[in-house]
Amino acid sequence: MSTITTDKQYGLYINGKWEQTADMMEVVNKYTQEVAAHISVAEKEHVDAAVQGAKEALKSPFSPYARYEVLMKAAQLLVERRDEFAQVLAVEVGKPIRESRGEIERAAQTLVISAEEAKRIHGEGIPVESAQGSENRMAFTVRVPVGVIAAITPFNVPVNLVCHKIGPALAAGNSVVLKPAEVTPICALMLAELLEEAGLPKGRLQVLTGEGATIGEWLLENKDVNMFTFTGSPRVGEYIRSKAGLRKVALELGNNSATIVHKDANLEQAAALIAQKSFNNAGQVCISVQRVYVQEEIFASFIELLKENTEKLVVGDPSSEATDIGPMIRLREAERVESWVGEAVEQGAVIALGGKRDGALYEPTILTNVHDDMKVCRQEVFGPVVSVATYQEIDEVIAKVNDSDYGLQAGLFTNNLQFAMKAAREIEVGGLIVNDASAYRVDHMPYGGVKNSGNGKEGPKYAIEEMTEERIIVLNL
Ligand SMILES: NC(=O)c1ccc[n+]([C@@H]2O[C@H](COP(=O)([O-])OP(=O)(O)OC[C@H]3O[C@@H](n4cnc5c(N)ncnc54)[C@H](O)[C@@H]3O)[C@@H](O)[C@H]2O)c1
Ligand SMILES: O=C[C@H](O)CS(=O)(=O)O
Repeated sequence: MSTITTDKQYGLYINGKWEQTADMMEVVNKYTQEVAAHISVAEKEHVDAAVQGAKEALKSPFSPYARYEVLMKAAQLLVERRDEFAQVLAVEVGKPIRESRGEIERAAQTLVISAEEAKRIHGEGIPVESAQGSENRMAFTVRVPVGVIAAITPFNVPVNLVCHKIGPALAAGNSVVLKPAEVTPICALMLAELLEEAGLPKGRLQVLTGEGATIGEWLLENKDVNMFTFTGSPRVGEYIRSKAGLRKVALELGNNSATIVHKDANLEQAAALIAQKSFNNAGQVCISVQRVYVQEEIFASFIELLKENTEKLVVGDPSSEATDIGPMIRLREAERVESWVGEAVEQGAVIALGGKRDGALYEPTILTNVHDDMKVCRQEVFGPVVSVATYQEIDEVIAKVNDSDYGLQAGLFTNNLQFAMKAAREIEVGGLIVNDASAYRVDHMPYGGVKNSGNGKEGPKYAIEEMTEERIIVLNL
């Protein structure tokens, strides 16, 4: 099995073989900035070979029960190797080791849920006989795999989000060509090794590493790819949709998640959960709390509690058990966050806590006196910065939450059932989390956004619907 403690050279995974290229790319340790590994850089011929192999693999039978067995075995192997995978995450993402272990445990669950779903894919009876002239007919639907799925994944959750693509795709009987993020590709390659060991038939999974834009372009040009499933930035997502033509596209994109704290809420609970869920993975989580709206009369007490909870967070080496917040993915991302905070302060924002950068480490930062048109509110920060503003009326705060290009998830702390149900109807998001912050997800729930946050749902059951076609069979009896 792989290890990242030495500078290992990784190949591409094409048709069940590891193929190292002459051109290699560095993967760095995000905390020390030392080179941790080298990955192969795929050329067009590799992309075409991978797609061709994925297409060929569809011709060999892979029954639902066999898919179940492979995915269950892969989940078991992942649990056994949790610590090894977590150490790699701490190196290649800079994710704190405790949080990294949590991601591996969730990823194993995602594989288990996908395995279970492999046995439940079904169509339905359609009462065609109720149409005049069709009295002698019967009909039912079946769900068939879409074929070859290109899965393109982001840097921030590189094991679980890969499992959210390959788990359901394989469970539904497809082949997958995976292109993981170039800055965090190692765990994806380790997952391919693990799936091979679990008995995945040759060709069902191909892994291509290298530059996202070039590999993405070659995948888009290849008409044997039947579907694109993408998680990442709205800019790239929109590009993929514009080039995919009539093929299926599922997009899981960004957000500037809001969480409301109403005056009747449990303030201690709200402050503790918001402190935790604004800064996980240094804020590089798509549902990370970014905008907090607090009802005016409780603002002062809430800010004190939020500061108290946030001050306890330890920033530093992700391999240390004590660390809560590691480095951002790149120095330039930490510099961008620093400049957005600086710009907000020039526009009148106040730094209530944090606001300092040390290399790629950025302190957990709380801003007050913000307005909705500052970059830190309007755009996706994707860093450890939370902005807290006030509101008076329920209609006003719902309008503020909805005044966003995004709509992935939102949080609402209240004990007012009427408010909760009004928010459920009126807040424009894929998911509303009541009495928790926006960043709540378990892996079997439907998950996905509206507006610029994307379309299509993840969660294995829902992803399988996207990754299969419904076919109707009509019997003339
Ligand atoms: N909604 C969700 O479930 C979810 C989950 C995690 C991250 N995200 C979003 O992802 C973003 C951060 O991730 P990122 O920086 O890795 O995103 P990104 O869009 O820069 O990269 C994502 C993937 O796309 C590839 N890519 C880059 N250019 C491409 C192109 N032209 N064609 C095809 N592929 C291309 C990259 O190599 C990478 O594998 C944030 O916006 C975040 O909100 C969303
Ligand atoms: O970054 C966004 C992720 O989808 C959130 S989670 O890791 O799946 O909870």
